[in-house]
Amino acid sequence: MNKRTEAHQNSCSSWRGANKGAGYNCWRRCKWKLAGYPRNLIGNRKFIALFCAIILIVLYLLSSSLSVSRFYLTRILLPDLLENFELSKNSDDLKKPRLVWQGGGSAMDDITPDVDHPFTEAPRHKHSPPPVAWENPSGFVHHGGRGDAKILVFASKRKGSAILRAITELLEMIKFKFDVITVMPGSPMPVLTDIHTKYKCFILDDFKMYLNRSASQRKMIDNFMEKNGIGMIAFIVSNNASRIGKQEQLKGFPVLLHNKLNAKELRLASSSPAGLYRVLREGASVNLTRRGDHPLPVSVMLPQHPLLLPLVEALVPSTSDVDTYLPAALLDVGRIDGIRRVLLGVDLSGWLQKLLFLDALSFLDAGLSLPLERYILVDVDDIFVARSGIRMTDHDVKAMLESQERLREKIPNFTFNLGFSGYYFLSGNAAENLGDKALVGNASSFWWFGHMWRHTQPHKLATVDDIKAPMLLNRHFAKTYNISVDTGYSVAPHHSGVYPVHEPLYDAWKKVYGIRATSTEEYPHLKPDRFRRGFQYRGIKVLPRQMCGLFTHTLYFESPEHPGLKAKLDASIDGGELFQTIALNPINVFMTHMTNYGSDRLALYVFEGVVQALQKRTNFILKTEPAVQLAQRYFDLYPEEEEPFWGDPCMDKRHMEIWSSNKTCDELPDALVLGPQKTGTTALYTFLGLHPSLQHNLPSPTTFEEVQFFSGHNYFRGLDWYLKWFPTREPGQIIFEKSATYFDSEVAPARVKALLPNAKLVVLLLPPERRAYSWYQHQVAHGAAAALNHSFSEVLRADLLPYPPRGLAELRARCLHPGEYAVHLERWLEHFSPEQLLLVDGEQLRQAPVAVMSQLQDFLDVRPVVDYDKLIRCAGVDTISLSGVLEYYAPYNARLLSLLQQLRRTPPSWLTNSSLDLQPTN
Ligand SMILES: Nc1ncnc2c1ncn2[C@@H]1O[C@H](COP(=O)(O)OS(=O)(=O)O)[C@@H](OP(=O)(O)O)[C@H]1O
Repeated sequence: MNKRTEAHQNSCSSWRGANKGAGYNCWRRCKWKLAGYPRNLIGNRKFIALFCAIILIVLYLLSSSLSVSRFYLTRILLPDLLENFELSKNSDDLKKPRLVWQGGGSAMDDITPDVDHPFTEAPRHKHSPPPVAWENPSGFVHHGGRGDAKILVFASKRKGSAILRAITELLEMIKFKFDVITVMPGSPMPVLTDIHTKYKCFILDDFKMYLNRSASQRKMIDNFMEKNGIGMIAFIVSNNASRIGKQEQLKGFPVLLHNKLNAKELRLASSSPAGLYRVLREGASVNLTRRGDHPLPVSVMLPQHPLLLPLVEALVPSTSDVDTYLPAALLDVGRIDGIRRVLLGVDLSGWLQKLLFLDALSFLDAGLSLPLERYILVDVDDIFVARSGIRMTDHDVKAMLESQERLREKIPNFTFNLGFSGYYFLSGNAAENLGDKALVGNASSFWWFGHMWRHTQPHKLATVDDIKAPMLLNRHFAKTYNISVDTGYSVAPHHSGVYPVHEPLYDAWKKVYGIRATSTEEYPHLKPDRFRRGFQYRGIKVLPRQMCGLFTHTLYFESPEHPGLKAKLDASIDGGELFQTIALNPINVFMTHMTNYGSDRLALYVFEGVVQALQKRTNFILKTEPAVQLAQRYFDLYPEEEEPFWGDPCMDKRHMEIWSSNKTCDELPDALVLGPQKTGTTALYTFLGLHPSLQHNLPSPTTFEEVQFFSGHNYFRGLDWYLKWFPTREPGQIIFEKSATYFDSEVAPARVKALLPNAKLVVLLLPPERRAYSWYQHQVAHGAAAALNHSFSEVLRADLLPYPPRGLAELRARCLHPGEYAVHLERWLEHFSPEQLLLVDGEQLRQAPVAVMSQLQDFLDVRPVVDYDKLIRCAGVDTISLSGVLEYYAPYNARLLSLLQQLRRTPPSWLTNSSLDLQPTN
């Protein structure tokens, strides 16, 4: 293909705090209205509700020092009152006529905020780098998640808070895409517009930053949320705890807050209606002092409204020194003021809080729910490999089969997935050899996958044949012992060659075993594990693998090498790391080793234990599947992960070790000329190539001086393919690549960021109408039918045709689209800092190339500095006459000018100079 042709949400926002002295008056002034019901019914309901509310508030106030009364309120009175109201998670139900809570007067009129948290800042500009607190260091996942963001997180501190970090990390873990707005004290609330209607949920890291808004701002937010059906999750969390909590009436919201209390236990509210929780199982609780953990600081929220449902209760000390269960999380189903809210007085540190957060998302919008199914596949690697003394005996095999049967009662068809290296068969002691025989004798009771014959790391073998040979031996072994290895799945020792990709491994796998799925912990990096994901390459689906806390050397519950291992495993199983891994990942592939099934049989203890804990505390439906089906399920769930991202193996020590002994990243380019097409990029490539210290990529027989890796199908040829385009780097040399297709590519910026995060990027900005015409002429010269059959102005007007021919529409798009400079620049700036980007005036390149080359040498910091006056000569400048396209580009150019001003860059002369020679064209 020719290089030039590749395509490229009426709220009661004003209720006054009872504890400020004017509370009773306020309640008298509050009006209740049952929107949409007949008037007489409204009257009765209104009377009952008002009466109940007054009784409630009086009792609450009297009970401020009597925790027992509060207990009765939350545990007995509130639920009884609530029986009058149907509660449903069905979103249609939530739209039914509802109580509208209206306050009299303005909260802001006579109450001074006790905490100064006004909103202030406009939404973060799309291209400004995110605060470090939630920045993804890998560069692979931009704010995680699938599709367009449905969640908007409001951050109350510019640098982020601990709770903000916990929120964003959890969203990243469950792969929900989100945006963040920082809302600082002192400036107005960002204006919510149509673009915010895409959100289903607003998450506030500090509820008070919303409560302390002025009445008008809060009304604006409330109206927007109600109108657009947006729910709210809001945190009121203390950083530290004390025995005596601080009591506070929340401003404009019917909750009496007791802050900073030490909780000894969290449990799901016993008063909650049945079926309220989705993930959490009714009765779930967590004892926070059992293992000597620090007590958890919580905010107790005493609801002063019958329609605020306690979700979670915390066991906290009361003034009378009697520990009491009080609500630390509330659900507002939207029948108070039309806005659905979950208020959390707990952080996100433990399993119960995390799962409550999942349930909160589901309460607010069914589309924000993870599936309830949890798939678990347990690989048992290194079958036969372990040294004598720590292998499985025949008793261990029997125990494994029995454990498998018990697990099957909870996970239908649960089957251990065994990976073997036949070379080591019968290499143990007498009891262990009986174990080997028991394994092959029960082969049909397990799933199997072929490993390397002698557990060799494939990346140490240079060719496909080198890798095939040992694989074939293993396959032959499997045939001899009637082991079915046609499962289409395998793993590589130490993840070798899977990622970064060792091409011969993928070839050999396909040829010997017909591999269609594998798994690794290393993509894109081992840590942080919440960013682990899958990818597909050359027909093989690579699943992310999770960790279970067992390694080849963890053999006993207690040993000098691993003191306290049993306690650690118990913690992990009982709500800790392993429990949470499964709770937050719908599809789990765990790697264990043969040694974990011998000795103290830790693997059996761990998996039976975690399954039991999950069943006790959650409503998850536990399942299993063979790896290939699981891989299909994974990419059905996360289709956006199919395309790989290639990172620089040399930026990760682990990747260096499992990539390839004879490969280097030295040749990866330092700079890229991005385009766009027809702006003089070839001339610039040539000029740069004249410099003794600048080395460009090798030419291509098909795309000439361009590699076109990041923008198109070449990307799927892999990193090795890309590296072949670069000569060996001489000392002091700077290597650059030029592909004019990169600039307007939607995918290129993220891909370049993953592989070349520090690259310097050069963009040529020619008047866009000139670029468009040049592209048209180029297509004429190449005999493109649409260009030959239509004049330039006909091409430009093609959008006016009712049914423009495909070729014509495509030509128009390729003429016009790349010249929408601001759009494309903004995309690059989402991934790269402005300092990495040089914007060259394309007109200046034509008229004063020497000056441009000085600018480039400076930007690239290349030595020696060459006097290009001696190397190139300006051969005269052509002028062309265009105006038909000016109108089209006017808004884009205005956006570009504004962007350049924000970046404090001098705009190209053509952008500010209206005296260009522009005449009407045909
Ligand atoms: N020295 C110098 N400085 C600036 N511009 C120059 C220079 N030399 C050539 N050109 C003009 O660049 C146009 C081709 O641009 P590209 O090389 O980017 O085209 S491509 O995308 O690589 O096909 C092409 O424009 P058109 O003549 O309008 O086609 C070239 O004339």
